[in-house]
Amino acid sequence: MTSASTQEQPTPGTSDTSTPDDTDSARDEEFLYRDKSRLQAGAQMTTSTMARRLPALVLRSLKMAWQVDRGATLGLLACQVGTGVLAAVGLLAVTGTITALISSGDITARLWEAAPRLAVIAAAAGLRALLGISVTWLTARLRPVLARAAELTMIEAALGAELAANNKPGYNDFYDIADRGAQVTPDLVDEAQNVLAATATLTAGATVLTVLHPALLPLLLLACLPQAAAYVRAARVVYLAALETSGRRRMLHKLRWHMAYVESSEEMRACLAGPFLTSRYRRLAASVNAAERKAADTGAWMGLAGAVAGGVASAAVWAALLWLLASGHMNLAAGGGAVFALQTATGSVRGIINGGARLVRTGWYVQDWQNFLDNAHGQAMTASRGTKTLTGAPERFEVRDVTYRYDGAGEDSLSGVSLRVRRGEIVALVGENGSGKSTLSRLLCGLLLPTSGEVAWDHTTTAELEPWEAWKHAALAPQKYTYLPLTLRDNITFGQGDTGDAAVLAACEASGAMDMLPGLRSGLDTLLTSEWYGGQQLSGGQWQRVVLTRAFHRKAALLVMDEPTAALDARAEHHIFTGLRSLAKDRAILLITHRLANVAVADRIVVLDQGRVVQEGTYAQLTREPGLFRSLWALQQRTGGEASSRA
Ligand SMILES: Nc1ncnc2c1ncn2[C@@H]1O[C@H](COP(=O)(O)OP(=O)(O)OP(=O)(O)O)[C@@H](O)[C@H]1O
Repeated sequence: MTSASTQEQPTPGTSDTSTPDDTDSARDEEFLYRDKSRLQAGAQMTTSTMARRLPALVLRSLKMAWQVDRGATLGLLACQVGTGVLAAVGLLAVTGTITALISSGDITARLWEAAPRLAVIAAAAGLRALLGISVTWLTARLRPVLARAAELTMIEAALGAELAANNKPGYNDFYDIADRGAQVTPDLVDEAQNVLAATATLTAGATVLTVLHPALLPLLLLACLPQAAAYVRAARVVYLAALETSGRRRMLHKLRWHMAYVESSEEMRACLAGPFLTSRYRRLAASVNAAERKAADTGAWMGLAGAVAGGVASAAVWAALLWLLASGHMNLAAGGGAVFALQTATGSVRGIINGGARLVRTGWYVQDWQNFLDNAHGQAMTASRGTKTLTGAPERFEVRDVTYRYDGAGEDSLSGVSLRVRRGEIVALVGENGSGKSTLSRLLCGLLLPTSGEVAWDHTTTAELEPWEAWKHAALAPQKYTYLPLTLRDNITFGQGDTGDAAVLAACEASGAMDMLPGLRSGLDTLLTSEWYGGQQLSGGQWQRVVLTRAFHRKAALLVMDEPTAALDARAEHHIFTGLRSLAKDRAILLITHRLANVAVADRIVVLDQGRVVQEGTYAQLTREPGLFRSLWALQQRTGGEASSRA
């Protein structure tokens, strides 16, 4: 870390932002957000490897364009080829006209002779302009749809992957980099088409040039190569810098979000997090700026070297043409045509070579998108799980001798754990922070598959079940819940089951969310956010009621509630716990809570400590016998007692 910090210092001018954390170790935080593996993978994707992969990538993008808008894709291809053909026709006509006009004879006769060609030139130019307008229109139509389709492909792949894939270190950076690839997918289609159009134009230019003199075309190709090579190298430097800074740029994005958005606005002010984070933002930004500036400088030098080499090579081509004329190898009339053909062909060759170079550059980013898809597909649930479906709602959910270790973790989060819960039963899971309760609930729901051991719903293991079908039988109110800027009804149902008033209101009744309905402008159809016009924001506890309503509305055979009343007031908490028994009539309930007095409602209590089951029994048994449960419970009792005696 120390050596890294000496390689890249914050840029001068940012030192005036010193804050209490401005120490040597704090200055190193920019190095926390780096993932070298991404950079190493990018470094392996050399220009030649990329060039080999390009045809497949272009084909993939074209296929996607075809799927999202056949008309526009076909239209664009036709326009680009048409533009190329018209350019070629125009070029042939111009070359013929120049040759006719420069040749000897009566000028009126020469003009008459050239007239049909001039008409062709005018018509070709007009049609090209029309095609150009069509290309702009079709591109504008296709680009956003194609980018959205690439994004959706990523989202579907991410949703289809095992939950465990999300927990892998670097996964989010991978996603971010791939997202950039999704945005430039339309460029790949554009650039491929431009290369196609330039190739069509060049065919005519090349024919003319080769007829005039066979050496001209190879010379022309040589003249364009140095610039294209420089372009690719410069683009690669920028690409590698983007990979290298991806973690830090993502952190900048997060900081921006937290500093400006409503959800963290209180802590930004009252905890003085604003100045602290702004200072950190400046330092990180300075480090990213430095990396990007270095890449830009290197790219500019490479571009300059390419331009000089290209200029020298172009001068050589023109010198060769002059020499051909001066030495009598080419007459003046042919020379006139050659000048025009050379200019047009130079444009086409540049179009092809630079277009090819741009294709390679875009290919790197799109390859990142493809890599993400391959990776997500490699961890797809369809690959790791079976396709069995349940004939009805399961009766029994069982964890058998399960061990679980998160990817990248040094030790198991659960070891040799067994637990069983039947419909009609409430099982409470308790234990200190980090003891493995949430992890065990994820395994019981089939969200994670065990590292060893098995989780069975009736007689089928979660590894054998088709997950999306299985989850129709599970409802989860997680500890970290999701609330979306949707209406209350949508936040509860997520578009599933009976979305009618009666069913939704019954779930509201069970969760205690009914109380808050009179305060909502449009009842169930109130938009729950203050970020959009007309929306209404809920309090923390009100949101927790919504999350519980969501779980109750699903009427699933398995109901898992992780800290379901942490944000609720005493009345609301009482409402939930007194209603649990009636909910458990046709459900198996797993309840995770730190409020140990509440677990009296459970039929059985399972106590976890450091990933192992250390106690199991009823409330009456566990409050009597010595052990972890009784000591935690006694502490809570004592705290409550002390508080009431002070009062
Ligand atoms: N996504 C994850 N990736 C890696 N490790 C994790 C992840 N989630 C949890 N862990 C680790 O697994 C262990 C158990 O965590 P878990 O969240 O299951 O505990 P818990 O008992 O629910 O804690 P709490 O009472 O604080 O909610 C902890 O050591 C934690 O660091």
